[in-house]
Amino acid sequence: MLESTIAAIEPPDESAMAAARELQGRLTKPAGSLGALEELSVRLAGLAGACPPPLPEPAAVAIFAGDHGVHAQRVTPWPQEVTAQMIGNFLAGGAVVNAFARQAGAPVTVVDVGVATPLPDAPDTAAGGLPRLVVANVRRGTRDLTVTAALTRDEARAAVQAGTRVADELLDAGARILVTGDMGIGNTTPAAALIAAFTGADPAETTGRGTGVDDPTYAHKVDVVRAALRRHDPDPADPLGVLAAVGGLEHAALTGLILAAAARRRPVLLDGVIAVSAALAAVALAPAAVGALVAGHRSAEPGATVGLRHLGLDPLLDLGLRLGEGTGALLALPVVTGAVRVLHEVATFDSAGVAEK
Ligand SMILES: Cc1cc2ncn([C@H]3O[C@H](COP(=O)(O)O)[C@@H](O)[C@H]3O)c2cc1C
Ligand SMILES: O=C(O)c1cccnc1
Repeated sequence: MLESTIAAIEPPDESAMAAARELQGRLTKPAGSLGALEELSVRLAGLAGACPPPLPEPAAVAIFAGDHGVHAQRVTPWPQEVTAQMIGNFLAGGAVVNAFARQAGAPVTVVDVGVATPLPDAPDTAAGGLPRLVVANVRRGTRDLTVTAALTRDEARAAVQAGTRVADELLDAGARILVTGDMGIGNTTPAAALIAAFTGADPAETTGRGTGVDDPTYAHKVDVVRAALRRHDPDPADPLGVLAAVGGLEHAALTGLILAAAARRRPVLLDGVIAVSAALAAVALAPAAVGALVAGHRSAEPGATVGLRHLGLDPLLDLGLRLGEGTGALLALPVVTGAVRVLHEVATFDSAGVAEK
C-alpha cells in the first residue's frame, strides 16, 4: 500500500506551471508585485496539473497525537498525560488550534496514533462544529530512543499508513488542502533527531527549546539527540528505518499524510518543526512529494529552518510561533488561498482595458 502511494507521486506539470507564469504576467498588476504568492501559485498549478489550480477550499486539519519513550530522559518539563488531556481540549474546541480552525472555517480531525495514557471521554461531537476523533493507536507511545529503537519497522509503517488513510478520508470527503497538526509531549526531541538524520546537520543546530526548557535541560536535550544518533546511526537512504529508530508515531503518520496528498496532487500546508521533520521523511521516500508542500510558517524551533532549507521551501509567515498543533499553518491558509484566487479572479490588462507600460 505504501509502495503504491509512493509510486503514484509524480513531478509537477511543467506546462501548467508555464501557463500560470504567463497568466501572472498578464494580470492587472506590475509583474512580480505579488512576491512569494506568484511563485506559490505557479507551484500549485504544477501540483494540480491545471491553470488555474483549484481554490484550496475547503481545508481540513489533521492533528496526529502520540507519546514518546524519551520523555523518561526529562527532555520536557511537562507530564506525559498532557498529550491525552490536550486531546480532550481539542475535542471540546478549547485549544488555540480550534480558535484558528474556526476562523479559517476548517474542520479538525484528531488522530490518536500513539497516545500512552487513557483519552478523556469525548464530548458529544454531534453537537456540531467540534473535532472528530479517529483512534488508530499503533502502540501506547514509542520506546525510549536513547535505549533502543523508538519503533519497529512494522510499527513505523503502520503509523505511516494510518496517516495515508486519514489523508484519503479527508480528500474523499472533499478537502482541497490538508493542514498538518501535532500533539505529543516530548515530540520536539524526535523531530530534532529526524532533522539531523535527514539533513546531516549537527544536533546543536536542529534541537530547540520545545515548550521552553531552561539552559541545563536544553544542553541535556542536545546530548540526548546526539546520543540517539550515535547509537542508531540512521541511514537517510532508508527513511522508514530512520522513522523507526529516532522518530515518533505522529511524525510517521504525518509522513503518510503528505505522501497520500502528493499522490493525489493535493497540497499539504506544513505547520512547525514536527511537520518539517515528517516532510523530510516523505521527500526521502518520494522526492517529488516536495511539490505538494507549502511551508506555512517558520517555527521558532531552529530545526524547522534547517529542514526547510534542505527541502528548498520558504515559509509564508515568520511570527516566532512555537506551539505546533497546526496553529501556524492555519494562520497561513488565507495566504495560500489568496495566491490561487488571484489566478481565478483578477482581470488581465487586455480584458480590463488597462494600458501596459
Ligand atoms: C499545554 C500544551 C499545549 C500544546 N500544544 C502543542 N504543544 C506542543 O508542545 C509539545 C512539544 O514540546 P516538547 O518537546 O517540549 O514537549 C507537543 O505536544 C507540541 O504539540 C503543546 C504543549 C503543551 C504543554
Ligand atoms: O513549531 C513547532 O511545531 C513546535 C514548537 C514547540 C513545541 N511544539 C511544537
